Amino acid sequence: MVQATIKPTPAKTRDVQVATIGNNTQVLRSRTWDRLKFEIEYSRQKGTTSNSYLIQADQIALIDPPGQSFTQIYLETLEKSFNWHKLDYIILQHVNPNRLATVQVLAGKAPQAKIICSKPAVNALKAALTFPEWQTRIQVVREGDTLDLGQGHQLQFISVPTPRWVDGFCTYDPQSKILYTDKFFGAHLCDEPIFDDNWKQLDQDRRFYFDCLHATQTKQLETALDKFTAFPNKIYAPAHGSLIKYSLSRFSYDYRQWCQQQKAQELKVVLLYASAYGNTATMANAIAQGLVQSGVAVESINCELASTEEITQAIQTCDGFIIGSPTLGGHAPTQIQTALGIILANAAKTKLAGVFGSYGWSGEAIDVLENKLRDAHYSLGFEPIRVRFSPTATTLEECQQAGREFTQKLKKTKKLRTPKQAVTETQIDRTEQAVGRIVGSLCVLTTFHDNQHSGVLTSWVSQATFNPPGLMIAVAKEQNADLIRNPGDKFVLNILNEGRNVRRNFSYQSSNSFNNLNTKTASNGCLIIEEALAYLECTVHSRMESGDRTLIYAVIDCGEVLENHGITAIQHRKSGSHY
Ligand SMILES: Cc1cc2nc3c(=O)[nH]c(=O)nc-3n(C[C@H](O)[C@H](O)[C@H](O)COP(=O)(O)O)c2cc1C
Repeated sequence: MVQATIKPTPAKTRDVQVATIGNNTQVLRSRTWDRLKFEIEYSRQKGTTSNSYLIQADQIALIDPPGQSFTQIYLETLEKSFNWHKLDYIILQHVNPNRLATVQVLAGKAPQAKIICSKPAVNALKAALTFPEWQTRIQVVREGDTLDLGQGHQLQFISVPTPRWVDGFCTYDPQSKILYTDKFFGAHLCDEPIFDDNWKQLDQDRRFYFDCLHATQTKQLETALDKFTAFPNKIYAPAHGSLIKYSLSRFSYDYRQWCQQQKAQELKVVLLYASAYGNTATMANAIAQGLVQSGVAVESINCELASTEEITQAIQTCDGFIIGSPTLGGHAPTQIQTALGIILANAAKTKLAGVFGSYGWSGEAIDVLENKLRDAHYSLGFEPIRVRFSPTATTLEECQQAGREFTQKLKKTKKLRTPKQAVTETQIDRTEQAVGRIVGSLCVLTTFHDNQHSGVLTSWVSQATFNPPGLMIAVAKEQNADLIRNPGDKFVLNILNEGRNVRRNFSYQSSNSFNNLNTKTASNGCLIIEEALAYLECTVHSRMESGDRTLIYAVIDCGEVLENHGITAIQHRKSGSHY
């Protein structure tokens, strides 16, 4: 990801830049030279423009009025050359609470104007708009619907839902050949040129915008790009930044390339969330930024939109997953409960997990997610993040940091879990290679004899019986076999923790290297290594001489898990002819 460069920008007053961009068509760019919000997408601190479009044919339509930071200056600018009573349509290519503040005023000034939106946007409008008869004024459009403004401006609507803008659609005007792309092909940058005359200098800003907004929804983005190819475009008119005229094919190519780069990442994290009021979604976006920055592919899944099959497939193919939920009425929303069920049924326990959410006062949903995942023995890549109501700049930074931390743990775990077992054609004994595929948990067996503590490394151990709990170990003579040869001999089996380098103190031959390790004495007198994942106190029950080893069957007297969230270290081998 392109890193943000923090440059102080000169303070200029906000304004609205108006320009003609096609027949009967104007852009109104509400401009700020300051950073508009604290979210990372604005962190290049180059200001931004919020682009709205006005088509004045036989009928008049206004596309995407800006958010409330610009309500006043935007309406003042429109009023200079425009009679509110002539406005026929307000087209909302996506709805957000910020924009609704302006829509509310607009709808009051132009009571005859219809509001065009997609079906998923209706509920948000219903909750927010208080003007009379809003129901009769909302006109829902679907994929392929058209709206004839006259004089050839027969607008076509293209449905492009994404996890971030579930109600998103784009609009094509065949008269001007302008595709109104809303959140696609934008950049947060405030400057004078209306068009992309200086497109070569825009690369970094465009890439940064893509990384922040689209890198986690490449699947949906590619679907949108496919749909756009059906329209003979001359201009892309996005919600932010300059309009695209000179770099149309180059920018489309860049989007394809950047999507490919995301998909080519070695590790993939699935980010599942639901969010009734947008707070958990904002946290999800910040975590996603941290993940993308640190070099993993992220698939964002808004659980309110996704099917069971989609979630299942994503969970099965990911390397790690992170799930976030608001708490509503003491619970996680049903969609999150369903997603959790899918995770518990389908995600291997070796997959790294993460939990986050926004809450108001009790936050039960976050607790439930954490407890269920811990109980199922998933390791968490960061401590669960709880944010009361809306995240602040500080909590969003924590979310990003958590994303980066998650990646580091994921990379480490992946490295540890990738067996170095490549088979080469030149290796002669394929039977040995096959035997080498038997893996065992890495343990240190400690004994106490003649006032002397000893420890040897072994991975040739497995549970042998349930009742009594018992295990079987294969030991060689040089592994102090004499000390655990006779019924009644005692030992401790320290089961090692992945990622803790305890094994370097020991070899497969006898050794006494407890240096720099924390130990305590078990009730049977042998040493417990405190850095281990768990230990078992055992008593030898019987033995069997077998080939070059002695097989010891021992009964487990007692034991304890020393680190609740660790993972058992495993010994991978190239060949069955040695350890
Ligand atoms: C209808 C309703 C019920 C809520 N119930 C709880 C609750 O039981 N416990 C709690 O901690 N917060 C509760 N909250 C607060 C939300 O969790 C909080 O507003 C949170 O920021 C919502 O996250 P979201 O924006 O991602 O939807 C409730 C909020 C609403 C509107």
